[in-house]
Amino acid sequence: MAEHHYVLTLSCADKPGIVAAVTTELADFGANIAESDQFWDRATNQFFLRIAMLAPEGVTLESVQKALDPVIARFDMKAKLVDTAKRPKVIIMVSKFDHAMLHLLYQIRVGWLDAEVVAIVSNHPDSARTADHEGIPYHHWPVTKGNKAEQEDKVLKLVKETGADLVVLARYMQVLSDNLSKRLFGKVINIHHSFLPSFKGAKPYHQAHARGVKMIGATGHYVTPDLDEGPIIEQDAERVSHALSADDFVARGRDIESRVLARAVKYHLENRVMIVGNKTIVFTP
Ligand SMILES: Nc1nc2c(c(=O)[nH]1)N[C@@H](CN(C=O)c1ccc(C(=O)N[C@@H](CCC(=O)O)C(=O)O)cc1)CN2
Repeated sequence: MAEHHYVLTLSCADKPGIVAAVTTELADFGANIAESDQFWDRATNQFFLRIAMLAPEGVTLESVQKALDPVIARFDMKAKLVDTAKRPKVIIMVSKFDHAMLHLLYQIRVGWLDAEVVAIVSNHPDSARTADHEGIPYHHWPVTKGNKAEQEDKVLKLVKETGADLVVLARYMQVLSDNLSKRLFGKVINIHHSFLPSFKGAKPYHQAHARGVKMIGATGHYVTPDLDEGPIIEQDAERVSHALSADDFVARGRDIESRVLARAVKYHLENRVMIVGNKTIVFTP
């Protein structure tokens, strides 16, 4: 029997009975809870819940939504219910360095990341061959001060036309305008090649090397108008020593960036991330 895999995420003011009310409705459908994670933010008295469920054949997403609506109204919840059978669509944006993009494509090929890349956009021609090899439409849109708005309109149009759920900046080295980053807030994830908040900007490894750090890292975050300031989803770091050059940092950083971005994208696409102000709650597996 073909079960349905649905994921419910919700938040509301905390009070007794929230979980009981939700799970009672799910039990009435014979839905089996595969994963359940919750967080009570005592400082704000906000409650956050993620439930991944298996619903019997014939139990539609709409019927579960309809059954939950009274509970959502009773507790004044912000809630989202998704069917994981609907494969998310992703646009990858890249400049010259393609390591993080290639790792994403590999993780999709081996099934670790469930997504469909509907387009690759770049301000350089360098990744055209990769796109051709993968059978993915490639858009070479160079960006200058004079044509930035025009090129960004093309990105918005592409998101609309492809129905993309997510835009991934896989070392895309152009600052998105306030307009674009606001319009797509929560739908654009960037990999920054430092352990934020340290070393923001275009050349973080050289900044880190000049500072004499003993750890380097990478940060996956949602994009906001403020450069490298968006809500952080995932980070990782590795030890380095005085014996390494800035170029060694760049080389060591490629692996860190690639795994951090892939994890950040996976958590987002599996509805494990909830944005709260300028921070996130991430219900990792
Ligand atoms: N609105 C935002 N746009 C982008 C963000 C972001 O956080 N908010 N992150 C960047 C990625 N990035 C660091 O992770 C980054 C990219 C580019 C630059 C930069 O100074 N670029 C120069 C041009 C550089 C070039 O042409 O090679 C510039 O745009 O003037 C800094 C940080 C992606 N976009």
